[in-house]
Formats: sequence, C-alpha cells, structure tokens
Amino acid sequence: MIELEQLEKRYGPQRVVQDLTLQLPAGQVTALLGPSGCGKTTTLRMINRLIEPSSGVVRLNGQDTRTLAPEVLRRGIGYVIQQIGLFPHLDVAQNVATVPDLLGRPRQATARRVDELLALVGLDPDTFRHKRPGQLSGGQAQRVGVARALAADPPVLLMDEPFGALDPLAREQLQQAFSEIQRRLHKTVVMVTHDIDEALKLGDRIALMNGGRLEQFGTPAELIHQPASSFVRAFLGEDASLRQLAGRPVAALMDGGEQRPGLPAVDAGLDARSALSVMLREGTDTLNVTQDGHPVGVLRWSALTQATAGQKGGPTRSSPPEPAE
Ligand SMILES: Nc1ncnc2c1ncn2[C@@H]1O[C@H](COP(=O)(O)OP(=O)(O)OP(=O)(O)O)[C@@H](O)[C@H]1O
Repeated sequence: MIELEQLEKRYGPQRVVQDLTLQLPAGQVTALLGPSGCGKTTTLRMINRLIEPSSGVVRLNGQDTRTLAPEVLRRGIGYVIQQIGLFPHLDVAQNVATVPDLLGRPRQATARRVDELLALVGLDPDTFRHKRPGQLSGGQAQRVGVARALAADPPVLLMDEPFGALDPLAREQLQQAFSEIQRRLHKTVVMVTHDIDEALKLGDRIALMNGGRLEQFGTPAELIHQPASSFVRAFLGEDASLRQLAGRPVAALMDGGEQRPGLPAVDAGLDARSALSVMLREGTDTLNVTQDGHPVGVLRWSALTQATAGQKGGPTRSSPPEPAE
C-alpha cells in the first residue's frame, strides 16, 4: 500500500499540491485524474522522490520513503512516462534489460525475461528483440516502455499519461494489453491521466484532483453516483454512467440465454457502450453475442440498465426507444 499523508509541494508562494492524504491500495490501479495543472504529475513524482515533498509523508508498505536512498526506493518502483525515453543506440531487448543489467542479474535469465515481457505487451520477441527504437511506431515504443518498467518486477508501477501520445486505436489496444497484464500481475499502479474514460476504464480507484487538492477519492461508481462536490459532477459530465459502460466488455454483462434468429449480433469483446449504441440504432432490447463467430449468449437492455444502476442520467427506460427512421 502507498500512503500519502498531508503531502504538500510548494514552489515559492505557490502550493501546487496541498493537504493530500490518500491510501492507495496494494495490487490495484489508482488513477490520478484532474484538469491540466492540478498537481497530478507532481504527486506522482513525490512517490518515487523525483520531486521531494515540501512537507508531509509518503509511506510504501508502512515505510517512510525518506528513510530510503532515492535510488534504492526507485528499484522497487517502475516508471512509465508518455514519450517514453528509450535509449536510441540500444536495441529493444537491451532497453528492456536496462534495470536487470544494472542490478547485475544473470544474463540468460534476463534474456528469457525480456522475451516473456515482450510477448506480454504484445510484441513478438523474434520480430522486435533486435529493432532499434527509431524503427518502432509510437504504440510499439510505448509497449517497450511498459515492458522495461516491468523488467525488474517492481511491486509498484507509476505511469504518467502512459498512453497519452497515441492515436485512438493504438491507445485502445495498449489499454487493453495493460488491463490483461494487470489482471495477471496485480501491481500497485498509480496512473496519471486527464482522460476521464481512461480513468473509468482502468482505475479501480480514482483520485480526482483540482487546484492541488483532492476533490474525491473512490471507485469509479462512487465518483459517478455519489459525487462529493459540484466540481466532481461537472468534471465527470452528464453522461458519466454511460462512459462507465465503455470500460466493460459485453462478455461481462451478457447471459447464456438462447439466441433469437434475426437479432443483430455483437462480439463478446465489444465494449458495452458500443453495444448500447447498436441497440439504440437497431431499436432492439436484445442482441445476440458471438465469440469467434460462435453464439455464446445474449445481451439484454436490462443488464445494461443494471450495470449503470443507481445512477443519475443513465439509461433509465425499461426498454430502448424506437429506432429513428
Ligand atoms: N518546477 C516547478 N516550478 C514551479 N511551478 C511548477 C513546477 N513544476 C510544476 N509547477 C506547477 O505546478 C502545478 C502542477 O503541475 P503538475 O505538472 O503536477 O500538473 P498536472 O496536473 O500533472 O498537469 P498536466 O495534466 O498539464 O500535466 C502547475 O501549475 C505547474 O505550473
């Protein structure tokens, strides 16, 4: 667990982070969300002491981080930034192996680990191992960055807008890859983002900041359904509960009911918000769900309304509206 207690950062008279007390659960993803300049990056960097707090305490598994040498602290903390700084003169494998090499880990074990990690982030090791950063697309370079941050198997991962510089498709793919990795590895992740959809999709918890202060800390559902302030409500927007559907695959909401011929079919991997759009467009309250072209169940309107239940502004009708002509 990472604990922030009364954390503050001042630059001259300006308090860019203040009175920040937070407990970030181990093994979960906490998204630091908020408008530009609200102090997200400063907060993140105070955790690995790239920025020293002006006052307050950061504890990692109960230990005050000031009692550790910064380089010792950072060995246990992976760090992924937006325009990932890969070393241009080293190939992909050497880039991923940077930290294990620094730590003097055995070469062969590291080479195996590099291949495992490349596969984990969706890069074929044989194709990518010996490429130089200059030969990679932005999305591929980000994947290498994530692999590099995981290479020393740190329990904690700090990510600053890790998918920010990517086009929407690459971003979606890498978010998906990250979710799958996290399901397997259960790292304690702190992720800075200003993208609400990303925070709702990837965050187990969201810390919403405003002007250096914490507005609300809670699960995505708590922020949506029980906003602590008018700022939280306005920041998440009217359609917040619909946004929440974007983070859930149809597979999570469908049931194994019998398919009806003639109904539109969607893939089990499609996000539920897109499935809702299909229902609205087609004027149906049920969709057939397929996986690899095979029928696996149905998605019902009621499952979508339940998934956004308790919400204000969600799809509260008992059936979808008639389709527009
Ligand atoms: N070294 C510095 N000296 C003075 N002010 C700084 C310094 N670094 C950051 N700030 C100010 O602190 C505030 C918070 O910056 P920070 O980078 O943490 O915000 P952020 O929420 O991550 O923003 P963004 O989403 O735009 O990256 C900003 O107003 C910024 O101008």
